[in-house]
Amino acid sequence: MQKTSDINVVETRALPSPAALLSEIPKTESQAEFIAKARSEIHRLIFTDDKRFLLIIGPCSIHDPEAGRDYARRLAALSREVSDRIMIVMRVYFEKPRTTVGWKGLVMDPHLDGSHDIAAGLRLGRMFLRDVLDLGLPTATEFLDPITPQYVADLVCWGAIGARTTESQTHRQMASGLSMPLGFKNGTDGSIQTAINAIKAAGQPQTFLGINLDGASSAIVTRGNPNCHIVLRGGAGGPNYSPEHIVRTEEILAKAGLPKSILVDCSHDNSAKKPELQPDVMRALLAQITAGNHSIMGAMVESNLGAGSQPFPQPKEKLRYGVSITDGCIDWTATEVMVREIHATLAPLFR
Ligand SMILES: O=C[C@H](O)[C@H](O)COP(=O)(O)O
Ligand SMILES: C=C(OP(=O)(O)O)C(=O)O
Repeated sequence: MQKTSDINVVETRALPSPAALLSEIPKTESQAEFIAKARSEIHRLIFTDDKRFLLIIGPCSIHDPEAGRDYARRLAALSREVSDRIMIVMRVYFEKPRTTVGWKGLVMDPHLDGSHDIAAGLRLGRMFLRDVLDLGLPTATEFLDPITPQYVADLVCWGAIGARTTESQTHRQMASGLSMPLGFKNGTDGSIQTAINAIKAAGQPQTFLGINLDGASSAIVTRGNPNCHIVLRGGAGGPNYSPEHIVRTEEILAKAGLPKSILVDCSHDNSAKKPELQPDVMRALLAQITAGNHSIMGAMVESNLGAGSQPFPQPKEKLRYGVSITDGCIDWTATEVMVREIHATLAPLFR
């Protein structure tokens, strides 16, 4: 018979079921309690008058788990120092959406060599998330592939849907079933409405195709996730964190009947993809907050051990330790300075 399917498929590799991976790399009772507590604390910071600042910070992507652990240990110590005014959540990003093509993250290509050993990537991802939680740091990640959450979402405290997928029905449906607070980025074109529509869709019950814990194709029926909010990340027209942009976003949220809760991504188009500008963006946000703004409840920053980024692909042995292979980041020294500055600047609000 004439072949009519799989004409462009080279190979189909079976993966362990989510249940198998969860039992191979289980979470402990204390991790489960920590995750539940962190999620409800994040919820409080986003949706109530809690004055503490939510800071989602860490590498653009984790490509070297050892350097990632080194970063997490330093962040955990810094987090303890400032926890009275700042809740620090570590960016643990394993799935990278690409504008065209490129390395798609540790889950998709953990050996950094194009072998795409997804089973190893999922294992490494789960182990890394557990290590971060054990340091007392809540975890944040972007959910990109709609199958991945079954393998890792139980270890994630805050989730993001990225600018490239906020408009996608698949991602809005997936978000409607996720258990943690979740931020939708504005579109890459700068559209706020795309994120508003996403928050509304994800808040509703949905039924969609997915896999169950045994890996069987299933209709997933959700309740809707009421804990979704907007993340402003700038867009094709430039940054969108100025007081005028914030007021405009507050108006759009109010018109849509949504809480005025805004998280600002200091990176991406808010810093013209120049990582060293992120502290300036942060200062501009702090100025708005100390002047009385109540809608900006937190920020996101891309930070790593070393500054900037390095070209990839290149031989693994030649990679510089602790330097991003995706978007550029601020280095550890700049990170410490910035976090202490946030802490000091917010002091008057806590008197
Ligand atoms: O944050 C990450 C990047 O901005 C995003 O994955 C797109 O990257 P790319 O434009 O280099 O593909
Ligand atoms: C990909 C990211 O951001 P955005 O979706 O805003 O481009 C990110 O935060 O890693």
